[in-house]
Amino acid sequence: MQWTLVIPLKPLERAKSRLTATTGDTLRPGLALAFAQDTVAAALACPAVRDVVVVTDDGLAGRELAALGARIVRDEPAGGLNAALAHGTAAVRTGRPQSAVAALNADLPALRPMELARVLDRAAPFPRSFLADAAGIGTTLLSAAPGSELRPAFGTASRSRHAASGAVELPLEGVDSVRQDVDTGDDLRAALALGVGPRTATAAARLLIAD
Ligand SMILES: Nc1nc2c(ncn2[C@@H]2O[C@H](COP(=O)(O)OP(=O)(O)OP(=O)(O)O)[C@@H](O)[C@H]2O)c(=O)[nH]1
Ligand SMILES: C=C(OP(=O)(O)O)C(=O)O
Repeated sequence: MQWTLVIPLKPLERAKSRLTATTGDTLRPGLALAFAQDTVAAALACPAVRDVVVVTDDGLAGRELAALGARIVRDEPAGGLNAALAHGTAAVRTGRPQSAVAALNADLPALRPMELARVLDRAAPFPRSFLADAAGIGTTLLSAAPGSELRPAFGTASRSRHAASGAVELPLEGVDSVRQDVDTGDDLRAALALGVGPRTATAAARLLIAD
């Protein structure tokens, strides 16, 4: 099965606010963009991915991610993360109603294409499924096979909400790079230990210089 990934991204000025203690306000937007670039580049390199749609109103991020090969959809509902995901999914299925879609966070800078392929292949038999984040509280990926609505319930403690909504939880082994979202300084250190993509490596090096 070939998937369309829907990746939501807040305007960079507001993105990754919990990282401010680590980055300060000057470097934070650039780091948020680097995370999104490395996430999108790895997703597009995944053999199970047909295409990538990014839902964002950020002009710079839109241009940079389109240059990597993503399709950009404006965040027309302006109603938060789940509304943006529903809108992106609807935009995909207007063109191809039988698309297999998966929502993926934009803050997975260590993402490895073959680990993402493993997750998506495991997701294929289920109408809806999800992967818990590294902290075990949230969600980094939610899938909807053809014929199923995505019904996203991201936000605080989304792992339990997605389970309660009937989505099947996917196995956690061997897919650390798909689970390692970066919300805090500790998360960033964990992602750097796994090995991040080139844009995040450059942006993180600037943090050390600024220290
Ligand atoms: N398009 C869009 N994406 C969003 C919106 N809210 C959150 N996101 C994205 O959804 C994912 C998870 O969002 P959050 O954890 O709420 O925000 P964050 O920027 O990652 O981090 P914090 O500011 O620290 O909460 C990230 O990829 C965000 O950029 C929204 O209103 N619209
Ligand atoms: C929105 C979520 O992610 P974060 O950990 O970035 O808040 C989530 O896990 O549902």
